Amino acid sequence: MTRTQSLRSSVERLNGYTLLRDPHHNKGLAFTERERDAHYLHGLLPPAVLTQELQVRKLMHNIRNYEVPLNKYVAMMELQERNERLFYRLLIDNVEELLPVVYTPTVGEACQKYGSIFKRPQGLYISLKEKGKILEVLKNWPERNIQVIVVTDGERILGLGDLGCQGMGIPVGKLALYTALGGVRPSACLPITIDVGTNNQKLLDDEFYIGLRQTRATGKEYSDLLEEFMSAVKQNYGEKVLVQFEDFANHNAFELLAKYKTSHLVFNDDIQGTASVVLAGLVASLKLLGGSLTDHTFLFFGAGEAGTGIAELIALDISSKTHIPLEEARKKIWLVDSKGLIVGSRRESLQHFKKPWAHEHEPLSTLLDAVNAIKPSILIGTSGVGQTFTKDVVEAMAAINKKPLIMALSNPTSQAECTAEQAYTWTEGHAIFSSGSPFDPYEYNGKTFIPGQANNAYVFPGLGFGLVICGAIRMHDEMLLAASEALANQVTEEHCSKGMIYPPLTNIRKISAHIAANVAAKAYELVGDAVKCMHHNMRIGGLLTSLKFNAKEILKPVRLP
Ligand SMILES: O=C([O-])CC(=O)C(=O)O
Ligand SMILES: [Mg+2]
Repeated sequence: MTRTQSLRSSVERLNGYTLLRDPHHNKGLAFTERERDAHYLHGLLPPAVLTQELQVRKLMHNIRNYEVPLNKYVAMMELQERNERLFYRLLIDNVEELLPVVYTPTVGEACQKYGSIFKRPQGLYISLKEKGKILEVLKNWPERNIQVIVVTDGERILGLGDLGCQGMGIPVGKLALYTALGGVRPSACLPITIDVGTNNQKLLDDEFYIGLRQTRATGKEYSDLLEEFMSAVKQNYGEKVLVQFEDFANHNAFELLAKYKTSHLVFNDDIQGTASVVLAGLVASLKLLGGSLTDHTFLFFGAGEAGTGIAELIALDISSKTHIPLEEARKKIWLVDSKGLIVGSRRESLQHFKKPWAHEHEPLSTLLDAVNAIKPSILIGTSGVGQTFTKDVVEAMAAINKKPLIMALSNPTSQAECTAEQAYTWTEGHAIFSSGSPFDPYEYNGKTFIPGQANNAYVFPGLGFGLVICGAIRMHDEMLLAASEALANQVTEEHCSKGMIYPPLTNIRKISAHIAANVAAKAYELVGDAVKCMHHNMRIGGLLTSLKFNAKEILKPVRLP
């Protein structure tokens, strides 16, 4: 018997007590009388039969009764481990309320305390101890048909720094959104944490720490382990498995993406997913600000993965729409890092991913000086450091612009560059504000402002789903632009009139379907282009005409022959 057959027959045999303890199939009190007959469940459940709707109401009531967000998180994780379909029903039906529980900001706190709340492993741990055996470790995972892997090495968890092996909360949370927001089957999702040690001394000293008790492996030892991992993934799951890199530290994030983007289907959510979402918000904001992106000047605070990733996608978009060279487009975009404005005189000492942003200007050491000198219309925080958009900085933005666009993207909420309240009050209600972690609507002078959540969660589930259903084997920047365009198209005049530059998250599944459709259509277009070049366009031409996507059709998986 093959492994798949034996797994299938073990599912078929699930009955009685075992069935109730299998989170993928357990329905708890929602098992009907017929199901209770067929699966030997009588007596194992109390007599009442509840509808799933009633179960949702009960669970939401329980969760709302917890005041501490971490308790809500634990309750949700326990539900996921007990009754998966109810967990997703809850999340899908209450996305605005539960996203902050299973995702940022609460997931950040959960990772910080993962050692003490850890009950059952929810993903695969690959540590230096598994060196040479990674393929075998992958085979220990019970599911074979994996479509999406989210992997972290825990070195830069949100804006919270190195959380080592406890970063597992992030891939688990991201993949929950792949299902709830994007529609990927839960069994096709695999969360992975690569443990090469941690430089977080507090964790190393913590008796409950769950990871390797050593400082981080670097250099060849690190890259060899990742190389073994990436080839094992391809060998075990094929070319079409999507690997999403998440919360790696800058140096590794850029290197891994550059190294594997030509041989694997990979994308880095922090560099590329965030960029796609932010670009969508910027394009949508033009409905409020007028003009086109070329008419704006952008200033970033933070020049790491998110900052340089967003900056590059903006430049790419400007360049592709206006046909000005990329180098020219970049000149509208300025970045400030911990040493001040990135300028030509610093070029030699800059890390390679910052070099394209070293424009000619006198050196300036503070963000406030940079705002006053560059006079940006758009200020974007990607520093990972909270409260860095001070009152002076925000007031300077308001003095320069009628409607300053301010994005405080760092996560979780504690690391946001400023709060929604600060942005609105310091600009006397003139700011258009978005943040990475959610803020409640804020009332100022009798008007309610709704802050947007410029978080990559708007894009990665739809982008990933799009890549998976069209059978793509490589990710291209054009697909990021396609995802971004689809998201921006979901922002209506009505949203804009409320100051919103993102559509409400309530409609996220529909939004994801549009994104997936646009990404898949772009993938086919690119394949079409490539094949045309090789004079084989007949077969692909037929495919293209058969793929007049709409949001409903895209939910049915489509396969390239
Ligand atoms: O997880 C989030 O909320 C967004 C993200 O990727 C990060 O901050 O690293
Ligand atoms: Mg991230």
